[in-house]
Amino acid sequence: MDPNQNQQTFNLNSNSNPHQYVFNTPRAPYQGQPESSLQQQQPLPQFESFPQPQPSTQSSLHQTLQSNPHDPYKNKTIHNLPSRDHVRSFFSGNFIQNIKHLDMAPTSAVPSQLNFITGNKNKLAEVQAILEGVIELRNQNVDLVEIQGTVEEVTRDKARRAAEAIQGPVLVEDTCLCFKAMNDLPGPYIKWFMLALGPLELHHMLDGFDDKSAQAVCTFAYCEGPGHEPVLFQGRTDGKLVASRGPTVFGWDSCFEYGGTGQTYAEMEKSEKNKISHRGKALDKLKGWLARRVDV
Ligand SMILES: O=c1nc[nH]c2c1ncn2[C@H]1C[C@H](O)[C@@H](COP(=O)(O)OP(=O)(O)OP(=O)(O)O)O1
Ligand SMILES: [Mg+2]
Repeated sequence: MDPNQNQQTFNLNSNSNPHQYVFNTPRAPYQGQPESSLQQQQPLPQFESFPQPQPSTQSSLHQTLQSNPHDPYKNKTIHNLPSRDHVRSFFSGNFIQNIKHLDMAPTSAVPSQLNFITGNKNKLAEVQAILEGVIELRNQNVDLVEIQGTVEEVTRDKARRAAEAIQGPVLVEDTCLCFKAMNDLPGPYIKWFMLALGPLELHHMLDGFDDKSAQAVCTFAYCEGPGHEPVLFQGRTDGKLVASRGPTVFGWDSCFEYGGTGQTYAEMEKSEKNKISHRGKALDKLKGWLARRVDV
């Protein structure tokens, strides 16, 4: 195993504590990164050190992110955003058809232990809680490049890179936040807006728009190994972008008001969020698929 890679094993059949990741709430105005690397075992020092957002061009923001020594994404590349027409075509009906088309059996059974490749400990905790008892999940934090494209393309590419990196079967996930008033942007690029604005300022993105509707989209990809076509599973949850309410522990949870209850994700119990969330819905599909294929 690569000694530079951090590996942690979580036996989901044991009584593992889904609340083992405890974070300090960043001070206002936002001074932290939205997510920290799993390689950090201690409370998050980088919450103190991420530079204040400046009025900046995309390229100077990029430079700021690249030069932050604590930024887990600093080796990744930001490309120019796609055109509006290009974005519309990403989220057209073909998108779902492609996903259905891709949901076909891999050539061999899924192993009973699965490598979930993510650098986001909050994602990991949710996936761990939702898949408990279904499959034993291992986590590796591999610094994967994320390409520009549709969520489908980004997730599929992420899965291929992860399978190459660990030379074996992998599960990856990509999360989007889509604003109707912006024709579904920022979508897969939400991470960069979170880095620039933080949860306390994110809602200003829709200042000047009457329509605050937002959709959270989660896409998992399972890839059997290098050279294999990833299989995708997607969940979507409708809501609204609102001024932050509740703990600012996980990404934009405090800015996303779930349409069903009027609460932000951050105001909901974790177990309640997982029942209705974009991630919960995607994992329901993955669970059904795994149940038929897990190698016992
Ligand atoms: O349920 C969620 N509730 C609130 N915020 C969330 C959620 N899920 C992801 N997020 C944030 C994290 C990141 O700012 C962006 C997705 O970016 P995304 O590339 O998928 O995640 P990431 O880079 O943190 O981890 P990974 O190593 O799995 O790619 O939205
Ligand atoms: Mg990512």
